[in-house]
Amino acid sequence: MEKSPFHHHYHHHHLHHAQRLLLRYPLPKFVLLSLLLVVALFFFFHFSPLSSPAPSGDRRSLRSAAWGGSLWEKRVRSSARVKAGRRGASVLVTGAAGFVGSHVAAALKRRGDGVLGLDNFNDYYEPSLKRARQALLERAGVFVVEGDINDGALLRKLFDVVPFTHVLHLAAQAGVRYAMRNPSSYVHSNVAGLVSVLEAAKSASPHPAVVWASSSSVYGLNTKVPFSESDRTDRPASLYAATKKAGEEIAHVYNHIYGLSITGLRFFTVYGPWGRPDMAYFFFTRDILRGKAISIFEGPNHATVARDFTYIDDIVSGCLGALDTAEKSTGTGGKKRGPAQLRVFNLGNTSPVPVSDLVAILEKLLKKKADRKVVKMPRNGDVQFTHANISLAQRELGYHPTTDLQTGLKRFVKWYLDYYSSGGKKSSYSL
Ligand SMILES: O=C(O)[C@H]1O[C@H](OP(=O)(O)OP(=O)(O)OC[C@H]2O[C@@H](n3ccc(=O)[nH]c3=O)[C@H](O)[C@@H]2O)[C@H](O)[C@@H](O)[C@@H]1O
Repeated sequence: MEKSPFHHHYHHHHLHHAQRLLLRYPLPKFVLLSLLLVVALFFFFHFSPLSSPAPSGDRRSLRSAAWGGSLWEKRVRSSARVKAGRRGASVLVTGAAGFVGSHVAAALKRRGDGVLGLDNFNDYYEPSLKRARQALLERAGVFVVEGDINDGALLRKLFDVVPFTHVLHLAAQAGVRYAMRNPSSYVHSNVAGLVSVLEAAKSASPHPAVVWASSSSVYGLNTKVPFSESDRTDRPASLYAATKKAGEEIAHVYNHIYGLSITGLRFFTVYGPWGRPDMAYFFFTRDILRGKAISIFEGPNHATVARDFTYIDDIVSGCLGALDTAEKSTGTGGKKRGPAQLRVFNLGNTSPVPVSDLVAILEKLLKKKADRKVVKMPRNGDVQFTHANISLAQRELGYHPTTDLQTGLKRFVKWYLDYYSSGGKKSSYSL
């Protein structure tokens, strides 16, 4: 609606009237003072680290945690300290209470590196499992700070307290099919969160080298197998895959502008003890034991759906290889000093297994028949098969996966029975 000249005039007139009133009757002193107090209180609560800002759009991350203080800083420092007499790395591991994060954090600590964990403990899957992993890490001397990667103030603080040599960025919204139900959580964690981590890394002095988790899903609808790093990745089949692909482009930008050394790892369906309950091998196990039907997807014309399942210990060795071969970032404090390393690697197993074979192995290990329902693969993000060419990682990272699905699932089932027989609280299995 257009404003009439009359309308404008009316407003103008009122403003003058108010100003005149204010001049004639100044506000009493106590009103002014209480106004000031309200403003001061607002600023205090809004910007105080005690109420870390709620990240937008994701209700699951709204819980805030207190951080800061000299005791807290002491814990951070001591967790990130390299073992005496060793020339190791000091690594910030995001997603440290997650499946891959907890395993790599434990492995780094075992060999004497300094490790600090960060995790927001969201409830995408049972937080008690994340707490159990955290408890194991704490026992091993790894402090996991509770906070969100989108909390820039927290990240700045961590880099202020510790001059991390590396960031292993594994915090993400995982899962291919869930992206249709909660799309914004993928943008929040995998795009905004990644940018937040890279911003913190490029503002730190010196810049750390960054290794982060991309995904086999970036190969999308490709049909040429095995998948090589040089293959096209512009046909994602899920929003999850699209956010991981976006991450790879974002990595290019930060490498180009700031000289950050960045390595992306395309994980292929990682499984094993302490795994993720949202993944098929995990909930198939649960459902078989409970006598609940499981859906086994098949492609058009009854084509098999297969995955290049990769065992967690092999992935851990790939992550360590990536960290150990990562060159230093060239810049410092946001300034580039020269070109820096930018890499991407497949971390797979190179032997795809049909989902129906996965179920057969589980049936044998659990000594129980599954109630199988074969269903057409819904068009909700899944691709028909994955198969990694790992020659690049073999050559550059010394990556040699050694665990076949049978062996890996045996260890998973052992852990599963042990963990859930204790009511899902503890397990004699270490990370
Ligand atoms: O490789 C990766 O990068 C991705 O691997 C997995 O994704 P996905 O391979 O789909 O793993 P699952 O969800 O465990 O599915 C495994 C297989 O079981 C099939 N499936 C899944 C669910 C189901 O009910 N029935 C079924 O047959 C899927 O189609 C798939 O072939 C992870 O969940 C992703 O987070 C990860 O990024």
